[in-house]
Amino acid sequence: MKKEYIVVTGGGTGGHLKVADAFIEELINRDFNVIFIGSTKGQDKAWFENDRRLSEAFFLDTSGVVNKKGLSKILSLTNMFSKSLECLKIYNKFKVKKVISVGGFSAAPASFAAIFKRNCSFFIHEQNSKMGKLNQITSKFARQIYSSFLENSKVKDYPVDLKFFENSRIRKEIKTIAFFGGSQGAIAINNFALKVAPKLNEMGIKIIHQTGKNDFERVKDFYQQNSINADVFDFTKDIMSKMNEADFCVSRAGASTLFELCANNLPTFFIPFKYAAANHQYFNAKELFDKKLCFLQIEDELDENYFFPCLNSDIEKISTGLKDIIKPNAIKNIVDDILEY
Ligand SMILES: CC(=O)N[C@H]1[C@@H](OP(=O)(O)OP(=O)(O)OC[C@H]2O[C@@H](n3ccc(=O)[nH]c3=O)[C@H](O)[C@@H]2O)O[C@H](CO)[C@@H](O)[C@@H]1O
Repeated sequence: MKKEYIVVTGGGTGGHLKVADAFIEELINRDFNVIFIGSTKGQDKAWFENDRRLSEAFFLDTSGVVNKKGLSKILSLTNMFSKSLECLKIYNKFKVKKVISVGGFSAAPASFAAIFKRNCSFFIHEQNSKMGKLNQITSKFARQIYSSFLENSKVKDYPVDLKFFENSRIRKEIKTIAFFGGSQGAIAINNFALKVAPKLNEMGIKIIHQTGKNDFERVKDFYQQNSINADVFDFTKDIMSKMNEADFCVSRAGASTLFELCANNLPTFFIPFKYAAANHQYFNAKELFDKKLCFLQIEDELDENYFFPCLNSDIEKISTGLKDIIKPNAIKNIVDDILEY
């Protein structure tokens, strides 16, 4: 007989959805029925619409409330309320007693419904160094909040796929550099890559470059026109192989990417997305930077004269130091803890 139904909610970007995916996989492996509740906006449907592991997937027509004003804020709030009622119906139908949120506006209706419902335990995984707006409101009602950045979190390790650990290696010299823009790509990183690429090419360093969909053609054309041999792609399902091939990385500091890089022991030069809420990407990387385990430069101050000397630093020491930042099995430990309630 199948076990109870557990709801996983949240999404919007790849960073949130990757953690949702880790929860889904772990719960399915333990023979639970899993229901995903996300939004019609963002990337939720692309990740989970046809996911056969799920017992049910609901995509509600919701949008962010935080940045809205006046009438449009009232309309969004009213919509949120009615979608929360929809979630309550789902909980009652499937006798849901546990709801896990990974944050993002997609998580709002299902989180509020979990708080309203009696005999329902609500859990949060916060990925970032600064708590998102929704989590700030709902965390007061959560049974537990798990976060790699919270001192009192019961599990401090980040849910990273085991394959990043299994394929980790200590880097000693730089033969290949990867540029990663996060799940949507980053024009600032693309521009920086194109600026430093000719010199990297001269130095005999191979380039791997994830561009994001919108900027793919421009970046690919540049490499072609300048006869630079680079592995250019907009998005890949197998980022691990690309990471593993690289000896150094230039990346946004989204939480999932950051901890995957740590798990893989890949020394990284972080360029945080400056518009991330409360500048959380900068603070995600800052902890590593303070431990001298990464390089960090803000987008507006990007400077090749700072970047190139970084390539001559003690890569092996950084790569080895990253081993202590994250241990495997975070998702197992979090789910073990959740199931105790
Ligand atoms: C612009 C923005 O607000 N970004 C947020 C978003 O980032 P974003 O969605 O970019 O999130 P992350 O960097 O955390 O994760 C991206 C995920 O996509 C994967 N990937 C990426 C490229 C690719 O080609 N293939 C692939 O599989 C990465 O391996 C990673 O697992 O969520 C993160 C987690 O809450 C936040 O820290 C970020 O600040």
